[in-house]
Amino acid sequence: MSLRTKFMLALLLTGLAAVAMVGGLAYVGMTKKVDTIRREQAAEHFHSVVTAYLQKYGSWQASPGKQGFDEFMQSGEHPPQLSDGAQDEERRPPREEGRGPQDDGRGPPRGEDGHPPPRGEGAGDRSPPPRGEGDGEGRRPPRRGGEPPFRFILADQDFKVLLGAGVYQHGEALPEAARKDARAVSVNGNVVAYVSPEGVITPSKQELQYLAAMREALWYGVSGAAVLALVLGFLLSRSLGRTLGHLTKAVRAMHGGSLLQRVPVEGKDEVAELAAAFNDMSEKLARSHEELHESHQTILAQAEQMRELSVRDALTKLHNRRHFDEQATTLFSHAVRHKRPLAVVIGDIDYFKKINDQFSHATGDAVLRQVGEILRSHMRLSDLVARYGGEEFVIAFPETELPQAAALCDKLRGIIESFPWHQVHPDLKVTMSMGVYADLAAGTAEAMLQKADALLYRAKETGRNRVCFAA
Ligand SMILES: Nc1nc2c(ncn2[C@@H]2O[C@H](COP(=O)(O)OP(=O)(O)OP(=O)(O)O)[C@@H](O)[C@H]2O)c(=O)[nH]1
Repeated sequence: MSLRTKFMLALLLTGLAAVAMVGGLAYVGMTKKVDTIRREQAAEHFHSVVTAYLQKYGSWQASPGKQGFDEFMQSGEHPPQLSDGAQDEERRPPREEGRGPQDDGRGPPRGEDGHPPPRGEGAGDRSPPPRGEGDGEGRRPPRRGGEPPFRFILADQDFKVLLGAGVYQHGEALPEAARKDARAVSVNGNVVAYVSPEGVITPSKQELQYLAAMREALWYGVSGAAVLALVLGFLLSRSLGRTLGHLTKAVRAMHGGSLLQRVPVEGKDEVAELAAAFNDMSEKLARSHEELHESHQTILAQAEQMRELSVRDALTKLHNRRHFDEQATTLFSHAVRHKRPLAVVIGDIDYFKKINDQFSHATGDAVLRQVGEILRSHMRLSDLVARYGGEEFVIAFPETELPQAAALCDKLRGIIESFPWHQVHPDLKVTMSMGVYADLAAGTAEAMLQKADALLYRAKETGRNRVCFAA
């Protein structure tokens, strides 16, 4: 599940839970409150009617009883009611046991449809069916088709039932449970009766309509909250998801090797802070990686330079003896394995000591550099040339038979001899003697070189400035 979906679901559930909790609590609280107010008002009214009635006669026993009470109720002699719907109901005369609900007392008992309802079937009558005399003098006739939601029991000062509200028989003792809620009716300071509510509070039709309207409003609230949560979730998750999407994409790109990434920084919240920090880190990481790479390259270059220096002769820039020995061994192995020709050469500048002595050591160095350059510039890439030490040079010609090697060496000898050395020094003359050997049967590159050295010796012995060779 994507982060966006989770976020929207979380908002949706939170919104629904909040509305359900607040709406539910409000619904239950209001229902209870309405019931309490109705009960209190009805109780207050019934109590005041009973008080007025008993004050008129002094006591129930002295009064005309239920009949008289009903008439008293109808006569309107009792104190005026406060002012609410329940009191309007109370002004209407009570109906007698078994008569069903009545209207305002001027017509016959009617049900909702205007016909007399059957016993115990009054519209909205959810109270227990009447079983004794009197149906509860506090029971109010229905208003617009509703049975009163509760009724009252009237008992004398000894809790003997006078009016049983259809629940208790006349004269029976009021149970302890009912006495608990009983309210005393006093006449001249003496308790002459008790009034006790009876039955479960049953909402009237109008109240049921109120409650239905509340439930409907609650559902509207829940639906509105759901839509709002979805819209908000969509909008918020879009902005949140966009930045996180950029970050995820950037991190993936970094994993792919592109360390320098930038994501848009929108707003000033934590996500924006995260994006800014990411940009900063990415930049630092890329920079340090770049620096690391550069220093790595520098180290590699230096290492290569050092390696190159270690295999090069400082004066002539040709390879040195160590490098030649290593490479010559490799070339020899390759030639043997592939049965390919290989020629090795040793060249030595003639009378070089004299050059040093006669023209200076610096001139000697210049001669060495120039001879090195002549040799290097006439080699193929596959050839190997090196300064072997002092005024000695060595060459390895892979893929070269003795005649070609000897001819090339003689050519080199001629080039050295004919070089305009007078440019270095007017009286300077330079020649080179060479020994060339090209028989792999010598066994090793070193052995071949020794053979070439012997031939060089012969060249020196036989007059110098010449090439001696042998297969
Ligand atoms: N200028 C200079 N001289 C060097 C260098 N290396 C060696 N030499 C000199 O080269 C000279 C070699 O002399 P020898 O070995 O007697 O050989 P040669 O004088 O060439 O005589 P032949 O080889 O018999 O012709 C020595 O005097 C070394 O000091 C160098 O790098 N620079």
